[in-house]
Amino acid sequence: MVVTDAFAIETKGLRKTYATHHAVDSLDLTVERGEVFALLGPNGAGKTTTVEMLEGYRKRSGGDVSVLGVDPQRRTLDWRARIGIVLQSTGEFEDLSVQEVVEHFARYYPHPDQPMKVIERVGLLDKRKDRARVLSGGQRRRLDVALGIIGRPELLFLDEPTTGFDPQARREFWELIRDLAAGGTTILLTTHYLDEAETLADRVGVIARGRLVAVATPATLGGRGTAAAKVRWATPDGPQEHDTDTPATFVADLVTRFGGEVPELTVTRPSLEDAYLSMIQETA
Ligand SMILES: Nc1ncnc2c1ncn2[C@@H]1O[C@H](COP(=O)(O)OP(=O)(O)OP(=O)(O)O)[C@@H](O)[C@H]1O
Repeated sequence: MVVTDAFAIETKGLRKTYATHHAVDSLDLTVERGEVFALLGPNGAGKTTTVEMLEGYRKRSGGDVSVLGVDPQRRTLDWRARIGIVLQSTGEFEDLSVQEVVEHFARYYPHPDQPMKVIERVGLLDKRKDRARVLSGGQRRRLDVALGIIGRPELLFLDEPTTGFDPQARREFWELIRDLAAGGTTILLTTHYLDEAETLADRVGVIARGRLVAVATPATLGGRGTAAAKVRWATPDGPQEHDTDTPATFVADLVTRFGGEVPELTVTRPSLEDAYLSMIQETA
């Protein structure tokens, strides 16, 4: 493959083999510039291995990779500065304050953001003087995110970014990601939270047993967009349900039949989780 920078990320036939185990197997993936792309897949599917090969932290066994136009195995400092990585906490800077850690990391980059601005963005302003060691799990993760974005990356890798966040922290984090995406940052994230993928991602890719089994928008994964809708309602005889491709027409008929409001009416289509789980079961 000729390495170009037409895409933020492009892989062709990417492979990683451990002894005889194919952890990543012939993976073809493209991520557009400015896109938010979520990699989904069960434990051990090969997500982290893939991401680490893209970051240049893990050597591939075969295939071609271009990340911002560069082969990650030939990475330069200049390339490295264009990429943000949110690592799992390293526990290296326990005795420094939040502010000191962020300021320390800012020095690694040629055009860093302002440390205080980043600390505020990740919601740690009131913790800026606290040592890293006293932060809670979720606060710690926010610090990891701060370190990932302090260099104002063009491309940000987030490996399970909101594990351990409380619901409010997750919502705030999602806002931050939307903000970064609106500013043109390309984002590749892995997550086990389907609602996170649905909220944030322009496209999702499902990895199972090292293979990319589907790539789609969250709304259309596994034929969700065109799947039959389930209409449920209540009658004096008990709950009723009906599957239909034309839910609006069906509901209109129900309204006529009831002469107005239909008790306990709901119309649902398969959730992203439904589509994902049936896809994973098919490949098991
Ligand atoms: N250094 C290694 N040596 C041998 N096997 C490894 C190594 N690292 C990962 N593997 C194996 O490769 C496979 C893919 O692992 P990987 O960590 O990429 O999965 P994942 O999709 O990120 O999983 P999770 O959702 O649990 O984080 C697993 O079967 C794992 O056991």
